[in-house]
Amino acid sequence: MSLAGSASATDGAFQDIPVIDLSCATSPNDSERKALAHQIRDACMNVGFFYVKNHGISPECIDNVLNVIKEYFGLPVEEKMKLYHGNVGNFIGYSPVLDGNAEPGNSGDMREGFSIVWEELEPNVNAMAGANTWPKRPERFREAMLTYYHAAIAVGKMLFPFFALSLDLPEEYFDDKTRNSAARMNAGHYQPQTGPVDDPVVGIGAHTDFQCFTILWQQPGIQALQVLNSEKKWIDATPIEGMLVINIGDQFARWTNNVFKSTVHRVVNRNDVDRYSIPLFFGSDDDVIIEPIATCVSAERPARYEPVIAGEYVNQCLKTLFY
Ligand SMILES: O=C(O)CCC(=O)C(=O)O
Ligand SMILES: [Fe+2]
Repeated sequence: MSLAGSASATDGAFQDIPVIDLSCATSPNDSERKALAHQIRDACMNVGFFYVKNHGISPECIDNVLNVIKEYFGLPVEEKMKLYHGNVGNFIGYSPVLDGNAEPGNSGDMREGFSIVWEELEPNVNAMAGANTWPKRPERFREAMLTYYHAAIAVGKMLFPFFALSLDLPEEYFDDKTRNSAARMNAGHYQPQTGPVDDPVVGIGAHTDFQCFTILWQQPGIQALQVLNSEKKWIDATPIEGMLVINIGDQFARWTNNVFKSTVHRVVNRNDVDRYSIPLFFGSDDDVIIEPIATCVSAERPARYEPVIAGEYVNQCLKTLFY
């Protein structure tokens, strides 16, 4: 069946989130790579979320970033507000609790975050100055954040060829569209929250992500992320030690004419402990025009989206989130 045809046959009534093993992602064996692409296609068409194991990010890298973000978010709010993203610009820097509001009608997200974009770890005199801004403490914040950032970028770069294969496209299809890695990382801290789940203030209200896909590290042992299936049932995306969560975002939904699902999710930290997570939103280069690709369009499944310029689209979405 064509991609467009099989996409129309999916019902999205998933009850759990699949686990995909990336250990053969670097295999030279074509049939192993195709088998992996098939698993990814199924997950993207039916759920829009999957866990990955054997992703290559070391536990040490994760421990280091977790330690610095815990310390950073523990600083007084006045100190953190010195790098408020509204003053820094370009949605980079600190966002306090209730600053963002992902779900229209809610009163704000019970979450604080710190956002960065691409920057080389070793400053290069020839490179353009990074747009990022860094707090004075903790001392190793920049190093640990950027080390994790680049490790997660490597996971994203590893995944793009499999997304292409799973869309019946050549493996290198996305290469010239993702040269500059328009990838934004947002370390987040959620305070413990008690009370009814449908309070107008939750960790992050129901939303979809904007970019192609998100690579999410979430703190083990704390259930808070939930994913909405087509029966309007919230399915827990329980953290699994050693694994990352990958979810499809709106850029990919547009590009694939909804063959890949950008699935609604939310975070509710109804636990008596603080929770930390690190999503990295991986988009295409800013100047890429995103419009439904031919393998995802058919007579029965005409294009559902107008073309958009990737960078402008993401910027518009970020404005809606914060203002
Ligand atoms: O913290 C999480 O688990 C998910 C965060 C999220 O959905 C987002 O930042 O878009
Ligand atoms: Fe999200």
